[in-house]
Amino acid sequence: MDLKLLTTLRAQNPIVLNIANFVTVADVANGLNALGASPIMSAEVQEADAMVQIAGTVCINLGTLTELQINQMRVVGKLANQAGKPVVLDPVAVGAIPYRYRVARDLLASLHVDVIRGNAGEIAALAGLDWQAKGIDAGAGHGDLVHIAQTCAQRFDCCVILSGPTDVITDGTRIAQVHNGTPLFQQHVGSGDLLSSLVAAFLATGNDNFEAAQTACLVLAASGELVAQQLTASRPASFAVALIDKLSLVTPAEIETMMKIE
Ligand SMILES: Nc1ncnc2c1ncn2[C@@H]1O[C@H](COP(=O)(O)OP(=O)(O)OP(=O)(O)O)[C@@H](O)[C@H]1O
Ligand SMILES: Cc1ncsc1CCO
Ligand SMILES: [Mg+2]
Repeated sequence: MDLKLLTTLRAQNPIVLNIANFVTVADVANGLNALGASPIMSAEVQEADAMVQIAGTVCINLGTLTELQINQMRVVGKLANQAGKPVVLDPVAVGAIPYRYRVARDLLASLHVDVIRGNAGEIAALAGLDWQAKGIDAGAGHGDLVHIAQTCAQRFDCCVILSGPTDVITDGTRIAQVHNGTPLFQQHVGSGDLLSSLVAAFLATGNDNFEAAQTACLVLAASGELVAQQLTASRPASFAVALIDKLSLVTPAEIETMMKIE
């Protein structure tokens, strides 16, 4: 974890290309912008080449996929691989919907993904391990989250973030856990989508993927925790608004005093 990456990111203002879902697209764009990145969303394969050229990194979110979009994801992912631009995959609901699982496996077979970010239900499915996922949510399962994340990372030769009350980050060998956060994240749909795109923003700093992924998890979880401490009414909508404000204000020094990372 390296909080200097937050300062680097803000100085760099990297363009993050998102194939987003239509539920949370505006939250993701505003969250990226608030943090200090420059979001761009695209749904058209004809512009894939130009988009990848201007982008620093790419985030592919399976949230509301269509056949047309899956083709765009494959083209954008391959172009990003060729150009050496890091790719993040958010495998929304692959633990609950077999079609999505097959799409994710096909994408992972045809392109290299640098970071997969999902909840326990999604990462367990990709790891080939048993879990009871529920729609877009992690659902109910039992298992060693570190083992699940590591199995997934080794299977796809990439970095994995298994998010939840504790975020587990691993490159298959190294392991970090971020204990910061607030249950309010779960009450606002799209917290995970935002995390995936913030990971892409941190990857643009050119740092080691494992370090960048950890730093992204810490910055979001700590920002949410700070907001939760200050809210008079702990409600999901006020949390979401205050979180975007906090992402624009939070400093490395502030996070350093409260980080719970191992
Ligand atoms: N109970 C909790 N306590 C603290 N932090 C949490 C909790 N649940 C989730 N988080 C945080 O919320 C963020 C999103 O993670 P989560 O696992 O909920 O994603 P997700 O299930 O993909 O969400 P969504 O589908 O709504 O986008 C992470 O930063 C994580 O640390
Ligand atoms: C609710 C929902 N449905 C598909 S994507 C999405 C947003 C969370 O990823
Ligand atoms: Mg999600």
